[in-house]
Amino acid sequence: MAATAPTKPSNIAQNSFVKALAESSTLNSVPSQFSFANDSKASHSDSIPIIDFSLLASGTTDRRAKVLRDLDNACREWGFFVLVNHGIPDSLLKAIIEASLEYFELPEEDKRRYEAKSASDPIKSGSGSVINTANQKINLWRDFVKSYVHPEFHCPDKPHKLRDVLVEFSEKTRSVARKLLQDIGENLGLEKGYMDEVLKLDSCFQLYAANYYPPCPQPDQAIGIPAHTDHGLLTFLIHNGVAGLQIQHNGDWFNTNSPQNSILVNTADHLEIFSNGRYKSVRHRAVVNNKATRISVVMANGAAPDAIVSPAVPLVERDGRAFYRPMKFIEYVETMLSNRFQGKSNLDCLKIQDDTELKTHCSTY
Ligand SMILES: O=C(O)CCC(=O)C(=O)O
Ligand SMILES: [Fe+2]
Repeated sequence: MAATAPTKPSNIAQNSFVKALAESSTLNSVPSQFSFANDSKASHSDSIPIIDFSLLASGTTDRRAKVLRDLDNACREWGFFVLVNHGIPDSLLKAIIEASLEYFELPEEDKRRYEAKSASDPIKSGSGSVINTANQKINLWRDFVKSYVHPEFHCPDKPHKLRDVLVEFSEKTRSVARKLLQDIGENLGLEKGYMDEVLKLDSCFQLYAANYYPPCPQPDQAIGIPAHTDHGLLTFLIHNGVAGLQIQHNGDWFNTNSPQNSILVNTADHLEIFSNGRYKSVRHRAVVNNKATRISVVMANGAAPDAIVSPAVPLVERDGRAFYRPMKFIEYVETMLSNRFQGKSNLDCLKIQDDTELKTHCSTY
């Protein structure tokens, strides 16, 4: 990750929310503690895959077979696709974006209640920072709230409407994710039910996250979220119509634009591990703009918290070896949320290159 060193020491409180800073009338440049050498250029691609969920669920045999192939290609080549006709009502998508916006508009003291004290806190809120190559902290141009919503449901108390909307959004996205994972299991040549059983998907972990990116006076001097991959199997993302998500494909960056009411889906670290590297976890980032506030709502869909995720045994048999080491799902998530490995991703730590690497690399596991 390319980041410049801040030129002045930080004079912003550790966990200030960026919203308040962005709203201050005197702000016309990015404070140095946000300064991130940002080459956020990206191109447009006409070939970002679109998957019609309704055809997977009830298309004719031929049409379903074609969409299954498209889904396999999307996971293999891009790690990303736009899901249309998913059956989640437009009104619910709108409601979760609105309720998330209301959360960010709460007084600061309501949001500060959820400042994370430990990685295992089920609700967390703040702005976030990353450590650059010069070992300096760079603040991100975004506020967030994250909450574990399955198998145990947690939700901030305010705004009051968030709870009901989030319960429904969690149920509906979970059911779409389960169906997609069944199809992915079929594409991987696994027996029906194999994935559900070993990843214990009845108790699958779901994390709701909402991101608030206020307008930024110098969008090329700051970053919403730098390039990263996600924990979990499949990440779902919707937004308020303001662009900002970029994905990496064959080394180049692409802007994503999505038809209204579609869901952007990306394959995440645990699908890469489980598929023994057939499906790569896609790198993506969120860039900011100087015109409009952007809100994204993310639902990370994973294995059960206590499931030990490793490459699927039938795939390891086919490949002759496992390319990743096993790790308990929730431990992986919480390691990632606490940024224990600054500069090195969790996924890299689980990759097995060869026998020597296995003995010397990331020996803490
Ligand atoms: O807001 C976005 O477009 C990206 C969000 C994201 O990547 C994340 O929350 O992990
Ligand atoms: Fe992400």
